[in-house]
Amino acid sequence: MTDKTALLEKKLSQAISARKALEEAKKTQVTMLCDFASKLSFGCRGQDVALDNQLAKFRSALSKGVELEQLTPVIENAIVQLKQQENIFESNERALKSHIQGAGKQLQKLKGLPDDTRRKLRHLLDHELGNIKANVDYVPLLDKLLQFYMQTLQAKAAPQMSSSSTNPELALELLALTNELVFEEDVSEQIKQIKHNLSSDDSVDSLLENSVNIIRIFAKSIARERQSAQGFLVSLNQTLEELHKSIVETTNQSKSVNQEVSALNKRIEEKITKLNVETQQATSISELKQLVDNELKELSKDLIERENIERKDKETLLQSFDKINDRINVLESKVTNYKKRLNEQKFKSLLDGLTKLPNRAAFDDRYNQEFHLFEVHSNDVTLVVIDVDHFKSINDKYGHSAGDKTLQVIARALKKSIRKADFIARYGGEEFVLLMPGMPLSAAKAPLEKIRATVKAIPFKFKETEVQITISLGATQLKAGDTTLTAFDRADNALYDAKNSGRDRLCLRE
Ligand SMILES: Nc1nc2c(ncn2[C@@H]2O[C@H](COP(=O)(O)OP(=O)(O)OP(=O)(O)O)[C@@H](O)[C@H]2O)c(=O)[nH]1
Repeated sequence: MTDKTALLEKKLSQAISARKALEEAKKTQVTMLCDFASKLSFGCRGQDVALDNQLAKFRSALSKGVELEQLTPVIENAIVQLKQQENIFESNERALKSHIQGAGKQLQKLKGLPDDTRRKLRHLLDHELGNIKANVDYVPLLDKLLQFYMQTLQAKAAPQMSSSSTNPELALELLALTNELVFEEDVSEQIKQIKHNLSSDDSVDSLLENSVNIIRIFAKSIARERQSAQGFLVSLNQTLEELHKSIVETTNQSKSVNQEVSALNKRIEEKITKLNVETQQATSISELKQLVDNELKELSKDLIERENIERKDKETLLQSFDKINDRINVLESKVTNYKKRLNEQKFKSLLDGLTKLPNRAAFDDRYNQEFHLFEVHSNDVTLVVIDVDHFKSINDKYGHSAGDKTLQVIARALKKSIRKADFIARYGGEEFVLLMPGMPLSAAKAPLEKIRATVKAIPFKFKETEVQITISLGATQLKAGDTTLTAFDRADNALYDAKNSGRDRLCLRE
């Protein structure tokens, strides 16, 4: 009997440690899943507002340490959201197709177009644009480009036009449109060349040539962008669906195993109670021995069965977690790559990371372009250098992050205060530059004073202290004989005047 009891004890302790190991494995896998899910939801931020909200719920559910079962509805909603995203993509495609068809019909109606031009446009509409699938943001821009092209064609087809006729308004319009577009870095040289052509040659022929080239480059980058965004969403969707399935399977399986185990536990308990009652009633040692022997054999069988059930449960669980693991690894690297690409895109679009204004490189590009236009057309262009006063003391007194926040708020205020035609950039540190095409210096004074007053009126509050922040501005106008450097130096000297005469003011240099 001692041997039997020892065996029983051993089986019991084995069963307990198997259960513990199983629970540990489950816990580790759930933690890993939660960790991945929050990374994933951060990775997808910014794709779409509704999807963002869904994933934020997912993150919050995970951070509260919920059971797998409770995640199911959250994942289901995220899947619905992703499906809607795909539907949006599809409806964008339909919209773009109908715009292209519209342009095709317009082309048929257009009379007096040279054959070669007509062929070129047909090819663009049927082949180059026919195959692209656009993202929602690009449809209006592409549409504008198409309309522009049709407008230029109409101008060309007009009976009084000769091949050397010029149209400066259309050239400026196309240049402004091109400035709105973001291109991949590998085509930046081509785009630079096109912008250069547009600012120096406004013949209708050159306009047609340049607009076709822009549409081609733009169409290619949309196709690339969309392929990668759509691919990412589809694979995210698939993986979420697979995760969902695995979680439901795992949860269902755990439920049925739990039911089996508790039925077995109940049987074991009943047997022990029965054994207890019977041993009380036994009248002889041999009867007692026989009783205990028989019951122990039964109990032992039950325990072995329980151990088997739990071992099988553990194996199945581990297998399904392995499956989830593999999917997670693949997707994690996809999310990382996608984020990297988006960041690169941001870099390529020449935006300043902190203020989201164009950065210095973007300014240089635009400044050169405006300068070139000025040389050709002698139009009025005002150049302004803006600097935050005593900015160092904000960092020193309230910390660097208060300084960062200040720059963001000022950048937003500046952006809101300027005209659509103006161009503002963060030049570096606490310095901004503003280009105002079509604006003589004398007329710029009033709007610049207004900008100064707007920034001064922003109610900054740091560490419970209200702080007034001011800016100094130096402005000049491009003039004949200038180089980009001499004009910039003049604006900088005007800023120096403003700083030296007490700050919080605008100084002009003719
Ligand atoms: N928080 C923060 N500080 C920056 C950033 N870029 C530059 N700065 C700080 O801006 C400060 C500029 O200081 P200064 O050039 O001495 O000029 P100022 O204190 O603004 O004084 P005045 O221009 O003479 O009115 C420096 O302390 C820089 O460290 C940034 O991105 N974030």
